[in-house]
Amino acid sequence: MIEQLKGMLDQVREKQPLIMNITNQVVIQQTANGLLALGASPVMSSHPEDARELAQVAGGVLLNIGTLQEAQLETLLEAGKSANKAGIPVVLDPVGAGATSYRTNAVNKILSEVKISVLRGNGGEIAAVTNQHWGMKGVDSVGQGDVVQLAKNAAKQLDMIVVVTGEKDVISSPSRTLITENGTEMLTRITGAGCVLGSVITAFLAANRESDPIEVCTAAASFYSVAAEKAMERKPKGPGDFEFYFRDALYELSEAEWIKQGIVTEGGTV
Ligand SMILES: Nc1ncnc2c1ncn2[C@@H]1O[C@H](COP(=O)(O)OP(=O)(O)OP(=O)(O)O)[C@@H](O)[C@H]1O
Ligand SMILES: Cc1ncsc1CCO
Repeated sequence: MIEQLKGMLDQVREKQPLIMNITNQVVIQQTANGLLALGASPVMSSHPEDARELAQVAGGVLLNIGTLQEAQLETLLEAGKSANKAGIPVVLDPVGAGATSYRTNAVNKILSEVKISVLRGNGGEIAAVTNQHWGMKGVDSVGQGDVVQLAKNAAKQLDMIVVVTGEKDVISSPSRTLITENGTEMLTRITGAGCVLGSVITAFLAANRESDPIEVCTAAASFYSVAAEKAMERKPKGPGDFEFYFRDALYELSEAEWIKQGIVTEGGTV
């Protein structure tokens, strides 16, 4: 199946889309560095007027609620609405949804006022947003269960593409599901691996507007997981080395090498 995704990485590197990120304080730098390594162009914003204007010139917008403050919710909403007007993709990362009702309520408000293209979260976060049974410990997912069914239910309920990350990434639309099987447990030992993936998905969407969005999200998740495997091949001593090698891999990994190593399967219809 992965052959169908060929060309999507090169599109990102050719078009170098401008990605506006309203993200959390923990991962701002990792996100900007990850996007630059990939070949996209990052800009961060934290003021409603600034975000509204930037969304008119960006190729895609990433909304992440990881360290939400009251004033930031307005920025997220303004950015999302402005992106909707401009007709560009909006990716929402509901970091820590379910850990507190403050976070869950903020996500629900964004979902009710902004047309979201893709929701990206770990199992616990996606379950919380869609009232399914799972477990959360702070911003980490600790649930165990049928992640494919979780993603399918969420996509159907929200009528959008949902990317549930974890040992496997499950990418589901209301009518189709794809699964990526690559990656490494070491990704859970660095902060923001999921948050940066949200921005990488936004960059792939911005650069591949003519392609099927579920396949574009799958390409982003698959490329990212194979890049992590490439970092492990360099035998990092721990998370510190790994983070550097991973950034190198986002920069170095070619379309051909990614397609050769990537494992993507169909998860059946919903
Ligand atoms: N056990 C695992 N084995 C392989 N890959 C994993 C594993 N757990 C997570 N990943 C990968 O790590 C990346 C981040 O996914 P994860 O579900 O950990 O996000 P997250 O919990 O939202 O992260 P964060 O909140 O730190 O940004 C994804 O690319 C996912 O495929
Ligand atoms: C650790 C942490 N806390 C809030 S956001 C964040 C980054 C990973 O989600």
